[in-house]
Amino acid sequence: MTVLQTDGLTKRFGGLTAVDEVDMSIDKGEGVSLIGPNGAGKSTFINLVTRRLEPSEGDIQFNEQSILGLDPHEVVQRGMSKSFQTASIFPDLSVEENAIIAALAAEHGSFRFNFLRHRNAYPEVTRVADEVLESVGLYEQRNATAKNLDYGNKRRLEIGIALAAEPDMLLMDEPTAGMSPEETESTVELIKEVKEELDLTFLLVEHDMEIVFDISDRIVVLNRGQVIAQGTPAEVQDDPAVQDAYLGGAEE
Ligand SMILES: Nc1ncnc2c1ncn2[C@@H]1O[C@H](COP(=O)(O)OP(=O)(O)OP(=O)(O)O)[C@@H](O)[C@H]1O
Repeated sequence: MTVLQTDGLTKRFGGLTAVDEVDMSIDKGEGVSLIGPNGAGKSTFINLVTRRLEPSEGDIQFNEQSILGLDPHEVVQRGMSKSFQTASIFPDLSVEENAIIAALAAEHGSFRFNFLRHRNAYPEVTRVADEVLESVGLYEQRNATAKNLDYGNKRRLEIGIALAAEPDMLLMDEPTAGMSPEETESTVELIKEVKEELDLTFLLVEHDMEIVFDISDRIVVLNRGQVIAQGTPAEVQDDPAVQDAYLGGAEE
């Protein structure tokens, strides 16, 4: 099944075409990375897909339905979750409460202020929350207050919060930005683990090629808004057009 598909997706800012007729599709269970030199159009593409920017032309289908016309929160409700860039953790709540809120918010479509009091009425939600904490390695620490977690575990909790919504696709924008090499390694391992365990579909934007090559089933390369190459890590690595794009970018 195709989870995400764009057809002729285009975004112009005045005379500049930031995303230029991009056709991209992601199948269920596939981990795809979007790479390209600075200014290639990666952030613009993500903002189009999450409906934070209106396309100039083209269509976006999520779970085989067009999402043009939807608001960003409606896209989230349809099952597209974004991790890592927003501060999604409630610092004074426990690890488990954070996961429960995320699972409940997905279940009910919106945040309900008093729902922690009613959580026993939602055994299914607690089950999802605990499973997610298990898969990100935080189950043992489920009663800890979120703000007391160390940096690496906070990032684990952020992934857990994104996963608790049981997304059909997870978007990750530079998930390891600002991390130490050790934290980066453990986050990459974690993403690989949850991908395996949950058959996770993801779209990753990442500058660090080592991570991209390690983690991706497929890589799509953008340059000046256009897809100039795509394929497995090995195929993309050997593609002269990709090497040119990066060298060209470095010379500018
Ligand atoms: N709101 C905007 N108004 C005008 N131009 C924009 C806007 N957003 C992006 N651009 C331009 O569109 C092009 C693509 O930018 P974008 O940020 O999508 O690239 P990127 O691949 O994410 O780059 P980076 O890797 O540096 O984050 C750039 O030339 C940028 O200056």
